[in-house]
Amino acid sequence: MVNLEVWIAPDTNLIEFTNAYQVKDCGAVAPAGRFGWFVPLPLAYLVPGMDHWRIFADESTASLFSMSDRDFNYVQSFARLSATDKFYCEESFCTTGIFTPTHCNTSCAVLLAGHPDETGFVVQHILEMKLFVRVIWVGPNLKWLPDTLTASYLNEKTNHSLVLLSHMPSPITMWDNSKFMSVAFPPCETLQTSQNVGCKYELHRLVKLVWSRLEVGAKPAYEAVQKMSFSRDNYLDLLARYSQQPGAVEKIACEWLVENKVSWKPWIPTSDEKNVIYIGGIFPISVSTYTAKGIVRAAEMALEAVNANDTILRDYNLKMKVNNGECKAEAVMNTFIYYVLFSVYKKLVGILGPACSDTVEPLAGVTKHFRTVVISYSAEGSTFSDRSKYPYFFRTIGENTQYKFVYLQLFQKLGWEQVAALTEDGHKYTEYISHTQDLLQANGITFVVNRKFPRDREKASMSKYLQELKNKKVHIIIGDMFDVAVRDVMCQAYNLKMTAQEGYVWFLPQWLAPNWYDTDYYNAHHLENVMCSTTQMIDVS
Ligand SMILES: NCCCC(=O)O
Repeated sequence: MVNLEVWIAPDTNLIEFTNAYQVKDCGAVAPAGRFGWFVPLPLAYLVPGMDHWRIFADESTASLFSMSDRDFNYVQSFARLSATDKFYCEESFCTTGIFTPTHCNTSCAVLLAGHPDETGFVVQHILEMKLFVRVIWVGPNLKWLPDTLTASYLNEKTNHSLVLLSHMPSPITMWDNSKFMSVAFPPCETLQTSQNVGCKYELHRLVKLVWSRLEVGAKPAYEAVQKMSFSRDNYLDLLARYSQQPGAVEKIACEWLVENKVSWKPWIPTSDEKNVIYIGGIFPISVSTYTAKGIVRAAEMALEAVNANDTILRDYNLKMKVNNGECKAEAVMNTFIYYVLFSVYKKLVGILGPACSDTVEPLAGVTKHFRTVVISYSAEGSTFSDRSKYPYFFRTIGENTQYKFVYLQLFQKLGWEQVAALTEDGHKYTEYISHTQDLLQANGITFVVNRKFPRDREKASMSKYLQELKNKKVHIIIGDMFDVAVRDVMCQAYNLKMTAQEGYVWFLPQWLAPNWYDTDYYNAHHLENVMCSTTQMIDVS
């Protein structure tokens, strides 16, 4: 899924590669590198001009790099992996782990190499350039064999030199030329087989390639990979650590991270580079039976808290779209359609809202076909608790059917035996009153009347409903309705002397606007016509 170091030759068309394998180029991980043939410096004095490939095209000069039978047998003993008894080179061009061109005999140079999957290209190179070179692949032993052989050659004062094939940088060659002399090859554009061989000796980009879907599926990881890069010093440091502790990759990585915070801190994605996901907010902002602008601010604060907390959705940047649902079914549906058509709908994790029970039913019905979660913070109606009917609807507020148990216990505690309800017809919110009536009656409390008044009532008629309650001598009244109706009802209660001062108890919703009784304001600014002043309303409440 992620390869942090792919060597790209200068003649490689990376676009073809990235298209074919659905990967993306995330830039260079380190300064450029290349493959090369290297001669240990202590053995480089033997022949002037040893740093040129032509020395291997001539049988007599190439023989300077041949090995005695003893040395060759010694090297060959490291050409296979003892655990599997297989040669590091099992390719068709190898015999007992060694490639020997047909034009070669024992006086040919011996080129030490690591693994043929990295350096097998050299076979074609040797054949095409008719080099007098045999190759022996010694796997990981390449890290130490050249040093051992160099020491032995120097000790015995043999007239032989040594050559190895490796990439640079590597734990063997590093980037500096303090240990090895590099053999020069012709530039790749002059070689007919440059695609396969020649450009191997040119500078390669060391790039990071990632599966292209990572950008969407794990954007922070993608962004971190994009930013990740090692300076030349960083890289040499890592290689030096590896040379000292071969194979201890995790330990080396961990130690390096602990000691080099300054180098890797900038790789951490900023919140803007995280995956953005959206919540589609539907709020009662204005022109509504129920208005609560503060909910928007509360949701924004929750969002800020989530984004600031690395234990919740660490890799995501949560954003919210804010729209006004007006507590009207058509406005809520309109907003939902907007979200579905929204350009980043695929990143929409769900709907927050709506506020009012009357608008939930059509929305929850439709969203289940879109498999979109709807979470209301305020719709209390009991109808939506059927999980099979509304599998995608959830809420953070309790369903109001629970009120019936509270009413029962309260009335029993206070010894109240008769109660009435006055609610607005057609609201989903007030459906719980019927359940309350059943429970209270089953427990010996008389539900004197469950009166509903029509939404399009004439203003004057409200007194008719209150008069009925008064005539029936009921003093405990559950009045669950929205602000506009409450102002009208409580004004009539003032006129008919049905207030607390006259011994009446009204149960009104706790979510009414803080200034719900301010009739002077609503009459002046909202074209209402409640015939009580604010002062009189304060007396009522
Ligand atoms: N919580 C205020 C809105 C009530 C409702 O419609 O469920």
